[in-house]
Amino acid sequence: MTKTVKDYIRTIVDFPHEGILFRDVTTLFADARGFRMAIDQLLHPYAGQRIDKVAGLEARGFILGGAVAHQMTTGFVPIRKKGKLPGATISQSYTLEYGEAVVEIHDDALQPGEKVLLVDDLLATGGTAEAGIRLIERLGAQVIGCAFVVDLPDLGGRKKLEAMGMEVHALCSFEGL
Ligand SMILES: O=P(O)(O)OC[C@H]1O[C@H](OP(=O)(O)OP(=O)(O)O)[C@H](O)[C@@H]1O
Ligand SMILES: Nc1ncnc2[nH]cnc12
Repeated sequence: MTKTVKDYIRTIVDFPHEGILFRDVTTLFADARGFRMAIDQLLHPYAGQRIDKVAGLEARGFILGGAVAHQMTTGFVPIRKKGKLPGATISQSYTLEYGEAVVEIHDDALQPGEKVLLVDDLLATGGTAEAGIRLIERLGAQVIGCAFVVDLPDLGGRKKLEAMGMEVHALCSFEGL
């Protein structure tokens, strides 16, 4: 039977903490057919739409977003963890399971009115994606969609992003944490 994107994703039990089923996309990325299928499916809903830039969330969103941007012939903009970008940045904090984290974008990475596709490997609580959306919007650009390989619907990220008016596209989902 033909393998789907989901079939290429490996689950690691108890990583990084006991009780977590870690959905590992490195096995998808490592397979030529699987990786191409994932990139093709990520950009499929946006065919014919104007997209000026793809923004990727550190770290696995860089691998996917770079390939999507290349295929769409757009620029790529990284959204990084605090302290990694060399130029002038704006910052956005977000809530993690324990405590807070901060992501940043270069303050000249997007122009007002540009249409941006946000890409990451996985949507869990939606905290990381929400912070990315806020950064893009604070630069005056518009998020036209949020594309993920994996959705973990029980963690509520899709509901959170849809409540913000976002269009969410995920290639597969896993029940549970
Ligand atoms: O929806 P959320 O609850 O915010 O979780 C999703 C985020 O968590 C993972 O990244 P992680 O923070 O582990 O960073 P990494 O990619 O740098 O390892 C994943 O790649 C997403 O970016
Ligand atoms: N279960 C999970 N697998 C992989 N990345 C994650 N990020 C948050 N939850 C995750």
